[in-house]
Amino acid sequence: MNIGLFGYGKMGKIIEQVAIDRGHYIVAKIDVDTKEIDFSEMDVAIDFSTPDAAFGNISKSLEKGIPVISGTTGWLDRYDEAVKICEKRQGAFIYASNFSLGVNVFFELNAHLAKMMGNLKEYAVSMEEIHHDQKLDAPSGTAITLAEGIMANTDYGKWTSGKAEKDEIPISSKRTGSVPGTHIIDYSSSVDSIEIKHTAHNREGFALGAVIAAEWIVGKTGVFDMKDVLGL
Ligand SMILES: NC(=O)C1=CN([C@@H]2O[C@H](COP(=O)(O)OP(=O)(O)OC[C@H]3O[C@@H](n4cnc5c(N)ncnc54)[C@H](O)[C@@H]3O)[C@@H](O)[C@H]2O)C=CC1
Ligand SMILES: O=C(O)C1=N[C@H](C(=O)O)C[C@H](O)C1
Repeated sequence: MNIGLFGYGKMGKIIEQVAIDRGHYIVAKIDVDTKEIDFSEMDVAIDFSTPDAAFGNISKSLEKGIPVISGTTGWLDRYDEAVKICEKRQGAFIYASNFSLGVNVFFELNAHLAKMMGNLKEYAVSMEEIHHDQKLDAPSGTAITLAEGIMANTDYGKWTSGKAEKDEIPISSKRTGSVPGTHIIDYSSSVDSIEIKHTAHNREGFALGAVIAAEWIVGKTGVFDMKDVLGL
């Protein structure tokens, strides 16, 4: 498979290594200073760029008929537009806030726990996410997906990074050192607490998931997510 990498930073470089190890070819590396993009050899585009750049990379690729995998976070105000372009061009597109197998299992665990905790009004939920100090967006895309999973299964209606009202899920974001990504969900009452936690030890799980998604999407039409890829 011939892959075009959009964003050749921390993730782009690891994805290159994982893709080559799985027998694929990197036919383009597009970064902030790329003047012209050659789509002619690409079977699939993988975008791990920046919140400002992601929509442009995704829409250009879809317009050229190239299936797109995007892991960039912090651009989702334009997600519906990207879906429309994909549908209009009969293309193929996956966005996931987190491509790792472990976090996708954690998403399921989070939804299941929220279903059980939804009626237990003595417990209040809160979330903490910890990442490296170069991260541009907060809260993390993964934290937002986790909050959406809680909202879908409880009476919580919103999440907030500030002081939470009764029906809001407070998310606290910490930026320190080179932490690849840690997410903690806590349900606390006056008598006890229940906590679930996912810790990424490095970025390889994200990269492997993105390459597996790219292998899966080639030849398909539609807008998908990691549940489709992993059959969860
Ligand atoms: N969904 C997931 O599983 C994961 C998502 N991420 C997300 O992926 C994104 C990238 O993360 P990192 O590689 O750690 O960041 P990074 O800062 O190391 O790399 C981003 C790269 O994008 C480049 N870039 C800027 N403008 C561009 C443009 N117009 N076109 C192409 N490239 C451009 C930057 O120059 C930089 O090299 C972030 O949004 C991060 O939150 C990161 C890890 C896992
Ligand atoms: O920027 C990162 O590094 C990460 N970003 C994603 C997010 O915002 O959730 C996924 C992972 O946590 C690493």
